Amino acid sequence: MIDIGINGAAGRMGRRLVALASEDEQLRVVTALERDGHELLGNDAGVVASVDAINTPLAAQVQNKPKVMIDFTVPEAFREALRVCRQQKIAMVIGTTGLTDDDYKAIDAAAEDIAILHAPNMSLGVNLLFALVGQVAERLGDDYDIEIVEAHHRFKLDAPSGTAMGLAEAICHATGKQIDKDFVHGRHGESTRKRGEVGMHALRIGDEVGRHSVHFGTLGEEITLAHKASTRDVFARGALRAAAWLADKPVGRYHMKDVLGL
Ligand SMILES: NC(=O)C1=CN([C@@H]2O[C@H](COP(=O)(O)OP(=O)(O)OC[C@H]3O[C@@H](n4cnc5c(N)ncnc54)[C@H](O)[C@@H]3O)[C@@H](O)[C@H]2O)C=CC1
Ligand SMILES: O=C(O)C1=N[C@H](C(=O)O)C[C@H](O)C1
Repeated sequence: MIDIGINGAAGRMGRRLVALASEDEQLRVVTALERDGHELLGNDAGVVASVDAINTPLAAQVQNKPKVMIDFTVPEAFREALRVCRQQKIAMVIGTTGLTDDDYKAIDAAAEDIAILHAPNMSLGVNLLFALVGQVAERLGDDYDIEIVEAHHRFKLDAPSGTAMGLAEAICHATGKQIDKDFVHGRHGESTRKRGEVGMHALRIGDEVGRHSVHFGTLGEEITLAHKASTRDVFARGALRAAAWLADKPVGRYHMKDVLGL
C-alpha cells in the first residue's frame, strides 16, 4: 500500500484524485489538504469527493505523513507544499500550472532532496502530442506557420494553459525557436504574420475540460494535431499512476514521459 497526500483535495482535480484513489487497491489517501479557512475543512475527503468515507478529513496541515504528495492547487499553495515536502522528505507529483521560472528552479533545487515530477498535463495523449509536435515542427520548417490554440473552462486562472506552454517548449526544443522572441499571444490591430513566428491563442468557455490543437499551415495545405480531454479523470489517473511510480524512486527530477515509457 502506498500512502499518498492530496493538496487541493476539495478542488475539481482534488475530488477526482480522492475518488479514483479510493478505488485503487495500491493507494491510500492519508492526508487531504485544503486552504486554511476552507468551508469543508474537517469533512471526510471521500464524502466531499462524492464517494464512501475514507476516514481522512480535509485539513490545513499534513497530519499523517504520506510517501507522495500530489499537488493540484494554485502557485502560492504549491510553493508552500514544496517547502514542506522538501523539509519532510515527501516525494511530490505536481500538476499545478501557471508556475514561474523561479518555481521551476525551486523544483530543480528540491530534486536534490526528494523525488519530484511536474507535468502540465498528466494524460497519455497529451504527452504523446508533445513528442509529435516537435517532430512535425522540425520536419516542416518555417515554410509552415504554427498556431497553438487551447480552450478551457471559464474558471481557469492561468493563460496560456500549462499544456500550451508545454507544446511551445516542445516546438522550441525541436526547432531552436525561443518563447520570448518567436511567440505572439493573440493578435489585434496591425499584426502581419512574420515568417517563423508562432501564435498562441486561449479560449475560456463554459465547462470545457481541456482542448489543445497545433496547426501547421502553408500555402495550399494545413496539418492539425489535436487533443481533447472529455473528463478530468484522464489527468487524475495519470497523476495517481505517477505517484505510484515515483514512490520508490531515488531523489531527482522526473517527467511524465518517464512514467509512461514514451
Ligand atoms: N497537470 C494536469 O494534468 C492538470 C493540471 N491542472 C492544474 O491544476 C490546478 C488546479 O486545477 P483545478 O482542480 O481545476 O482548480 P480548483 O480551483 O478546482 O482546485 C484548487 C484547489 O486548491 C485549493 N487550495 C488553494 N490554496 C490552497 C492551500 N494553500 N492549501 C491547500 N489547498 C489550497 C483550493 O481551495 C481548491 O480547492 C490548476 O493549476 C490547473 O491548471 C488541472 C487539470 C489537469
Ligand atoms: O486548468 C485546467 O483545467 C487544466 N489545466 C492544465 C493546463 O493548464 O494545461 C491541463 C488541462 O488542460 C486542464
